[in-house]
Amino acid sequence: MGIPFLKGHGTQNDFVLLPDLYATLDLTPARVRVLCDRRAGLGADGVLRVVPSKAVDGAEDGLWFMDYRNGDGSVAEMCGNGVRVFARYLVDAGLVTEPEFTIGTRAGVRHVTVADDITVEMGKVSVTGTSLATVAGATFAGVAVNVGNPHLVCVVENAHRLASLDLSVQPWYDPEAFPEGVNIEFVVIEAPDRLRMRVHERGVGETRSCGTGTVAAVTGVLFGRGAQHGAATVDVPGGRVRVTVEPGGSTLAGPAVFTARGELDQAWWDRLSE
Ligand SMILES: N[C@@H](CCC[C@H](N)C(=O)O)C(=O)O
Repeated sequence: MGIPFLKGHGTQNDFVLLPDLYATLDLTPARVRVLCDRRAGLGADGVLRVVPSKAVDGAEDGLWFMDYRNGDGSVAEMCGNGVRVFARYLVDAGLVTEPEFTIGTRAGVRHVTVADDITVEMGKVSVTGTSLATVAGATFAGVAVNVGNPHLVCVVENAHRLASLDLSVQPWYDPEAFPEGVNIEFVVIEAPDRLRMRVHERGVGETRSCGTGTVAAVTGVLFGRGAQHGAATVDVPGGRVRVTVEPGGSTLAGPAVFTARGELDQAWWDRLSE
């Protein structure tokens, strides 16, 4: 008997989900890196471990906790696309029985509503300053936004310029402004309520979507207009999500899809700890 897994995505930000209902898995950074490797493992942007919150220091008791890891093995506070996939799993597996419930994350408890799409209350989002990012010698001014995890939102002049950015290498950012690293969003304002975005994620590289990044993008664009509340759709390479931002909180709505389920080979998994 191997280790059960599911593979899923939210707007093509893809994850290996590991149901670890008794908190017995030893999920080391090395195992995460190989699992996420698209040749040596299953391939994904990150891993979602489903674990009871009582197994996690400091987490509110009585919840299912999303233990999220980036593909490079690092831990992150929050994942907006991942939490939708996580919520879909809890419903499909019968681990929750109502369509509305809460999930523990390192950024705090998140309330979700599961229907065809899944809506997540993403908590309070704050603008923390301004900074710069550089891509292939071109420097962009950005707004720093905290969505539980750190983001830098840079507005780009048009869709052609956005498409031309080489995000295959880490954009430069100021390490003094972001000592823990940063997710960097490049955004085109296509209409007052419609953005287009690409992202370079901390701990992963360019991904086809970043849920917390879309919330940061809408917040950063509103900040540029002197506004604190608003709503927008955000088109990413992997699809479309909807974001609302209010001074007291924000929401993210979008799809969550499973593509496969099976078992990891136990002998392969055991060897990864060597
Ligand atoms: N893809 C995620 C964000 C995952 C964490 C991020 N890479 C970080 O290190 O903060 C999302 O959908 O929000």
